[in-house]
Amino acid sequence: MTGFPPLLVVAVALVDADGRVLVQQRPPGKAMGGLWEFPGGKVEAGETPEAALVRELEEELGIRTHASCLAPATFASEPLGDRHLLLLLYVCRKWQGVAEARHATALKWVRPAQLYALDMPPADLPLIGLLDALL
Ligand SMILES: Nc1nc2c([nH]c(=O)n2[C@H]2C[C@H](O)[C@@H](COP(=O)(O)OP(=O)(O)OP(=O)(O)O)O2)c(=O)[nH]1
Repeated sequence: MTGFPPLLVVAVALVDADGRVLVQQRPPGKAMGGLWEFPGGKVEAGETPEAALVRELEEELGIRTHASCLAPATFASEPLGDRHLLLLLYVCRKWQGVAEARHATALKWVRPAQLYALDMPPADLPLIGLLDALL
């Protein structure tokens, strides 16, 4: 059956002391290469969504945080190829370390209102308005 089981992906709006949000650019050659996305990735079998996000942040950015620092914000539900994507978006304001692009082509810190002008995956577009209002 199309869309089942859904592809469960967790992502996070890391918010710095100035209220800016971190986005990372997907490498060329990957699906949706060149688009800007929130850090995160697929939830693996046996993982909680929060544990997956803590793991992805360490792997992708070299920063450390804790499940208790991840506040659920909103989600997206979108077709993605032959799957159906459920993207859980968290907000995080507390972490240790300085984010560096270990997997992404580039990182940038942007004001929520600047997200509208970025090329982002289709699932992310409905998330921007909420972040803009929330942050
Ligand atoms: N991290 C992240 N992924 C997103 C966003 N929006 C969106 O559609 N996605 C999609 C892209 C991917 O299909 C999936 C995330 O999985 P992933 O980053 O672990 O996997 P990937 O496709 O980049 O690469 P791979 O690890 O499977 O090789 O969710 C977003 O804002 N952040």
